[in-house]
Amino acid sequence: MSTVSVRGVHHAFGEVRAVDGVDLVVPQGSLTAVLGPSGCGKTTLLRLIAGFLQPQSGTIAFDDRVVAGEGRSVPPQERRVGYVPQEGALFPHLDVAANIGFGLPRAERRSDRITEMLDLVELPAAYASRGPHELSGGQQQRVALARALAPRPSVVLLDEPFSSLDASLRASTGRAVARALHAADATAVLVTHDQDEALSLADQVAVMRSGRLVQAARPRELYRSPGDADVARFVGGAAILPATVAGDVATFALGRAPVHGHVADGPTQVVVRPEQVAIGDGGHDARVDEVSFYGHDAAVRLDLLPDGPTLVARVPGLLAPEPGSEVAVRVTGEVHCLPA
Ligand SMILES: Nc1ncnc2c1ncn2[C@@H]1O[C@H](COP(=O)(O)OP(=O)(O)OP(=O)(O)O)[C@@H](O)[C@H]1O
Repeated sequence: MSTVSVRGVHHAFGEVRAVDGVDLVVPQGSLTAVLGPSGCGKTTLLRLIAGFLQPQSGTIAFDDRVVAGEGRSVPPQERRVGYVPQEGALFPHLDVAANIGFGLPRAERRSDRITEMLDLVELPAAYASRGPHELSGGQQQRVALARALAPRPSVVLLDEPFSSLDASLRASTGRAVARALHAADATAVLVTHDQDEALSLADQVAVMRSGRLVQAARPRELYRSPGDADVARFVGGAAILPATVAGDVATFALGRAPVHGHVADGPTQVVVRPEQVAIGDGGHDARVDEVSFYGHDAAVRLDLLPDGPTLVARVPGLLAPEPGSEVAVRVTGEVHCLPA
């Protein structure tokens, strides 16, 4: 498996700058999720890495081998890339073994490699003779991954591979796929618009917006220290409130809180996560505007009294207050600061 290095890559479709000067390193043996809203350029970036599209400037290298740019364009089949698309990737007329063996040399097609791949994606060896229609959607995606990994590719690219699955199958398939990728020591790029999927599965999350890569970081770092207000709101949700810092303590509409990292004294903005907003036990008065109940927890929309701002608190579901009631709120833990 290879380290993937994307340097200054541009690709426009006419006026649309689908990928606009992207720099990204995916270290060997790790999983990077490319996260962003619809149309931000995720699939275009993946297709550039695969070799289905050519960058108009910039370079893409697998280890120190340039595969695109500097006047070179290595065709997809010579890049040794495994590709897992959204769905429908399996050949319906071939059984599981033949699907997995599809990209292997003839001698290996009925070998232990098939059983090894089934084991890797946590499917029983007996599934080898099943047809794709005899598998659930999640099992089909695992077979698609097994097929992508079987020829020992340099890089595995996954384009929203769980988007056709329902919520619970999506989570369990995602975990199984991430385990299989790690077990194979695969270098992988996963495209998703689902922040939970990106944060829970990836070693690194690269956030894209309008063709640009705005931040790439480990999941905890991205959540704790978003680079700007849009990343903060997009990844995990947040209220961004004006504040003043003095001696590592921020003062803002909800009261005072220690700041994360070193921040110079003066005006700033604080990022307040929903789980940092505590209801009850004194604090600032607020009116409950709306409650979204999810069972294990609830999102409570609050208007600070007398005239805002609006915040969201995430509280245990059964402790959520009623809409229209008045409560006291305060902030817990450290807050992250952004430039004012
Ligand atoms: N073949 C094409 N011809 C013209 N424009 C294209 C083409 N492919 C993509 N685009 C445009 O480039 C931009 C980025 O598209 P892309 O498919 O990379 O986004 P995405 O983030 O993967 O979106 P989604 O999550 O909806 O799949 C969009 O504005 C899209 O309309």
